[in-house]
Amino acid sequence: MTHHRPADARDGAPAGVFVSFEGGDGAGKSTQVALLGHHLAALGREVVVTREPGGTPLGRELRQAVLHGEDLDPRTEALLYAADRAHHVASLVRPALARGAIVLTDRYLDSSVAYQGSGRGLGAAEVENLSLWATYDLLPHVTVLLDLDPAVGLARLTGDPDRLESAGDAFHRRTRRAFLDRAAADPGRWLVLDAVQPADVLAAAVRDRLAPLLGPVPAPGAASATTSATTAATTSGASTGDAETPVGGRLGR
Ligand SMILES: Nc1ncnc2c1ncn2[C@@H]1O[C@H](COP(=O)(O)OP(=O)(O)O)[C@@H](O)[C@H]1O
Ligand SMILES: Cc1cn([C@H]2C[C@H](O)[C@@H](COP(=O)(O)OP(=O)(O)O)O2)c(=O)[nH]c1=O
Repeated sequence: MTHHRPADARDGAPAGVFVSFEGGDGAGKSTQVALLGHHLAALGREVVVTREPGGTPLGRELRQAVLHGEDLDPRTEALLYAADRAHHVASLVRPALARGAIVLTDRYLDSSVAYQGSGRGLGAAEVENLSLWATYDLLPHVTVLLDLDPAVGLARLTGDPDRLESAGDAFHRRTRRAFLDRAAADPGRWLVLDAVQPADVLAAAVRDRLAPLLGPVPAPGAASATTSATTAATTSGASTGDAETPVGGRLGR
């Protein structure tokens, strides 16, 4: 793959902003997505908050299968994440970007590269190419890496571990390394934050990084998208439960 089409280069449509959050389990991704979603919605922007796996109705079925279903061999696992991503991008992310929305996703393609490519040992290039094929090369404008010792992240979580959370220390150390290496190779896209910092400090750093991308704030009373069905309805009471089923691609957790 020689070039990656940026998020706003397809169809000549009005360009939104696509932001992904990455990192280990318990690093604080959903907390930061919710904080940023609230901030941007308060500014009058249309914000779509979503996640992988499970940002769509089909995706929620795939999420259940891949995290809580029968044992899967690594290629099956990689293909299920890629199928979730393909449908998520085609049915939710690209239409939102075409409307000019800001799309915040809790995990995206880099999770596959780190978890399946490095953690499962399938190879970063193959797994990246699979996801690029699945999404017609859609990459985020900005990817925030919440970097944390995996033991600290896993200790933050409550509830029964899913298949990936149960994958072992060495697996999680490989995924952390893969995220850091990927970020170092493409500093223009990535913002790497030390996720031991308090949530409000991290949120401020994310806002600072995004500010130049967001353009002017809509005038008061302008037809902003705050009434749209896809406007963020995030809450800061983050939950990692799988039982919640966000509606219409929103993730309110
Ligand atoms: N910066 C932080 N410092 C300490 N605890 C945090 C921080 N951010 C989130 N948490 C807590 O850690 C747990 C996991 O956070 P969450 O945002 O769900 O992580 P993730 O989505 O990466 O799995 C939650 O209980 C959350 O309240
Ligand atoms: C998107 C994605 C997630 N995953 C894994 C990482 C997580 O362990 C699991 C579920 O993601 P997630 O719900 O984000 O878990 P958490 O909130 O605990 O971080 O799926 C992959 O292995 N590959 C992928 O492409």
